[in-house]
Amino acid sequence: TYGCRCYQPYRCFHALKLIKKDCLLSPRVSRCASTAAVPRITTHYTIHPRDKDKRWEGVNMERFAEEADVVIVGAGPAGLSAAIRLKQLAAEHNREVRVCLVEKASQIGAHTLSGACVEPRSLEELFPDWKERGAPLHTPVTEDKFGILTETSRIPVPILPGLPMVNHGNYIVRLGHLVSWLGEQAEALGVEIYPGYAAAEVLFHEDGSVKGIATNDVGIQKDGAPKATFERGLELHAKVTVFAEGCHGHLAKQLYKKYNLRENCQPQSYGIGLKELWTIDEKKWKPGRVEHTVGWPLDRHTYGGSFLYHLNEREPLVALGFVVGLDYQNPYLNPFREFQRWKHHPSVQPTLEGGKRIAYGARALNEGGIQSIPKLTFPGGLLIGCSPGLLNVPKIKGTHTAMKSGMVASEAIFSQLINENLQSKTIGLDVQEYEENLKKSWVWKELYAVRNIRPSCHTVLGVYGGMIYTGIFYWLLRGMEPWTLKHPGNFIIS
Ligand SMILES: Cc1cc2nc3c(=O)[nH]c(=O)nc-3n(C[C@H](O)[C@H](O)[C@H](O)COP(=O)(O)OP(=O)(O)OC[C@H]3O[C@@H](n4cnc5c(N)ncnc54)[C@H](O)[C@@H]3O)c2cc1C
Repeated sequence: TYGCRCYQPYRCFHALKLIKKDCLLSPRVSRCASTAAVPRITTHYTIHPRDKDKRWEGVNMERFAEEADVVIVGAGPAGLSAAIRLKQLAAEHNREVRVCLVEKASQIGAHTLSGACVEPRSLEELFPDWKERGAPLHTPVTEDKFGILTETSRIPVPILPGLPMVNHGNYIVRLGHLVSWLGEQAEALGVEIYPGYAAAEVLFHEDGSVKGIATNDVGIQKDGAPKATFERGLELHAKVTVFAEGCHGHLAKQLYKKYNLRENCQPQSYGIGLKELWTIDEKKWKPGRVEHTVGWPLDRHTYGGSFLYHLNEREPLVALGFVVGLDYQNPYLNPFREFQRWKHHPSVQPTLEGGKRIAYGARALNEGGIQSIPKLTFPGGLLIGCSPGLLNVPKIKGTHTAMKSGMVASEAIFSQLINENLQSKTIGLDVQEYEENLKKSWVWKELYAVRNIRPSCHTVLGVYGGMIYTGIFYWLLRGMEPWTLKHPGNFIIS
């Protein structure tokens, strides 16, 4: 594509400046310049320290600091539920608790991307009166379909009660709207929300415990030099910092290393979820219908499948998407292209014909399940939601588990905050009860029950082996089988 004559030119990430004899992929032909001298692909100060950069001499690097009781990073379902539960408990006990929440999206819910068919269990626990409060859950599931696709046809699969694919009792939602609504509830309870601020750095006390976070600096040129408008980020200090960044958060990755949190779990594995929102012809619109497929265009060794949900939002809307496990074996597979092919399947295309795509996005999902959950607590902080990987993989549902983990965390934090006899070894509080309590909750039971489904897709039968395993062992034993399968050939994304 760029003149690099290696075998996979479009895959070559080093093809901007080419010189002879330097191609990573094909040493016999031209090689990329990048191997000769590493180009400056980032100007970030973590890679190019500012104290060694003359352009930063004399720039005021002092940061303004705020003190809170609890700081939460990320306003997704997990972070917001944690914030709300803390404020609810404070109100019940007539205590003052300062809760600050930073969210990198410019508006709460703006970065949320999900199917989404949600289980309302956690919402019911958080706000038993959610209907009266006007939570945007307008579409109860009325029809559930599951099928295996071949290139030209669709084989219907019966959904037996108790299988992960059962969706009766769930709601099809626009998750961004639900998150935005949770944001309003949090604000009404007194949570201080800072949208548009990314937590860029974890701060530590001298005793090694987490002190809080710092938000990103602004006013920096592309080449890493300060602009005249340069402004330092803000420090937010807290007794406990809650990390609710979602899947593969960059601060969580630092914490894994610092506290060795992944010591006793399997490496995490990932999938990519692609999603689109369409307005379709009203005649084809079936509000409440949920459809899932596996099979074509993916081969049996590629984990993944599709979803298509008909929403009831005053206009004929459908949310559709495709999830592909990133452990696929064919290096030429392109998840986005597979999604496009799936849309042309004879059982899918008629729904979309005459319609219009109005939104789209993609996001990573954790697929490691309970085997890959790290230690959740450390001095001064803890991890909730999809950050540590609490997604129910075969259901592709993590909103309810994320919310519940936030609630359990807040209950444990609150009891430490009000404990006058508490003797903490570190300045940042180590809320170990959160992990203990989560392990006793329905979240852990649910994740444990489905733990073998994803790894069972790694036999010669591939995804169909997983379906057979689900039909026999999961359906009969509901996760009580006395073994736990490992993820074979697990790879690590650092
Ligand atoms: C394609 C797809 C389909 C899905 N379908 C369903 C479904 O049907 N049902 C279901 O229940 N679940 C579904 N999920 C999963 C669901 O979206 C997640 O489980 C859920 O959103 C997890 O919530 P969370 O709060 O942990 O993380 P997130 O929702 O990811 O929220 C994290 C938030 O933190 C913010 N953030 C991250 N880093 C920082 C930082 N450094 N500073 C400030 N803010 C930060 C992000 O902007 C984001 O708003 C799906 C996911 C995908 C990708």
